[in-house]
Amino acid sequence: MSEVLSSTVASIQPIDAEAVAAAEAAQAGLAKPAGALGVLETLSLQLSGIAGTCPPPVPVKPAVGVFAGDHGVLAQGVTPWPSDITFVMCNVFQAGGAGINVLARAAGASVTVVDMGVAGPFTEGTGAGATLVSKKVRPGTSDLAKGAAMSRDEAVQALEAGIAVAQQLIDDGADLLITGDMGIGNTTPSAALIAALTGTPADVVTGRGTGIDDDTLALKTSVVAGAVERIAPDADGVDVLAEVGGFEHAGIAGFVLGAAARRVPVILDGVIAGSAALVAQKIAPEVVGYCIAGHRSFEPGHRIALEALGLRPLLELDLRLGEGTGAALAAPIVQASARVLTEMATLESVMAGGE
Ligand SMILES: Cc1cc2ncn([C@H]3O[C@H](COP(=O)(O)O)[C@@H](O)[C@H]3O)c2cc1C
Ligand SMILES: O=C(O)c1cccnc1
Repeated sequence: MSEVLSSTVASIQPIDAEAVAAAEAAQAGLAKPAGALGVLETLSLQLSGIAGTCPPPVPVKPAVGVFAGDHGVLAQGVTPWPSDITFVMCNVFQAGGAGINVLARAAGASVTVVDMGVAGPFTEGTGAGATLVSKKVRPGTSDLAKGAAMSRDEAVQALEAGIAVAQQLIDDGADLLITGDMGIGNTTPSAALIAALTGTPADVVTGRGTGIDDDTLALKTSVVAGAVERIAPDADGVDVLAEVGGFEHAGIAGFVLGAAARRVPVILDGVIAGSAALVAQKIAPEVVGYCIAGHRSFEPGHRIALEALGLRPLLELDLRLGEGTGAALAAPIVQASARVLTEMATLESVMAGGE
């Protein structure tokens, strides 16, 4: 493991148990029946533990990182879409017309698109909808049906790029990170990562992605099963990522590790983020304390990933777009949970006729 990755992993601490206990006590004293704000209460405990203080600061500057990459496994016919769409969508993100632009605007979040390995001629710059930055490792992974998707060095480079993006956004004032992805074909490596890291059969975790017929689903499932078979039982997180992952998965895993190292909460999007979070968990188990599952997508592997992470999704709306859309939708819920601890009157003051 190289220096940036190992020092980032070393600085990830468990969330602060004392701050969690203080938030639990504070919640118990608010002007409501115990537990009446449900998951908002548990979220506020988590935010307190992440910040190491109660009440936690209310996140005011959410930032979406959309990690983009292309996939050699398209040669197998696992998706009906051509890889050009990855590049085309990155330009749409920059112009502001994509699903994530709309939902990020609704959440007051900035959008940064990171080229991790897009095949097209990606250029850096800022548009009306997003800032594009290049961390290109290579213009697309190798075909994971035939061998490792990337080398171990490339996987580390991509993880470190994700860490750098998280650090830069936090240095620029972001206090709530949101994961996003763009990469035609990326539900195939996502399924493979989930199968490999949870020990679940390929046919349980492989789904229809952007929408494929039964024959293509059978082919995709066999590609996933074959790739997972190559993974040695003692493989570490970087090995698994290199064998069957994608450059955007690596970027997201690094982004999550980078957020945790700086004690900033990170909202995970759909199945791509779920599979990347499993990689991050394998590398640094405490990282999960900093993760919030924004939603559960329609893709079957996402349920398995969230169960293995022990995360309960905030929303379940049958979304299956990716880009960070479901995570951005959940950002106001995360902000609201911190506001409750900060702004709600106590039962004691209400009973005394105050506030
Ligand atoms: C126009 C378009 C916009 C998208 N935005 C996100 N995805 C999502 O779908 C792709 C994964 O599905 P599969 O593995 O089936 O190819 C990824 O690019 C993901 O980000 C899109 C897909 C399309 C076609
Ligand atoms: O779970 C997701 O976010 C997802 C599902 C299908 C295609 N793209 C993304």
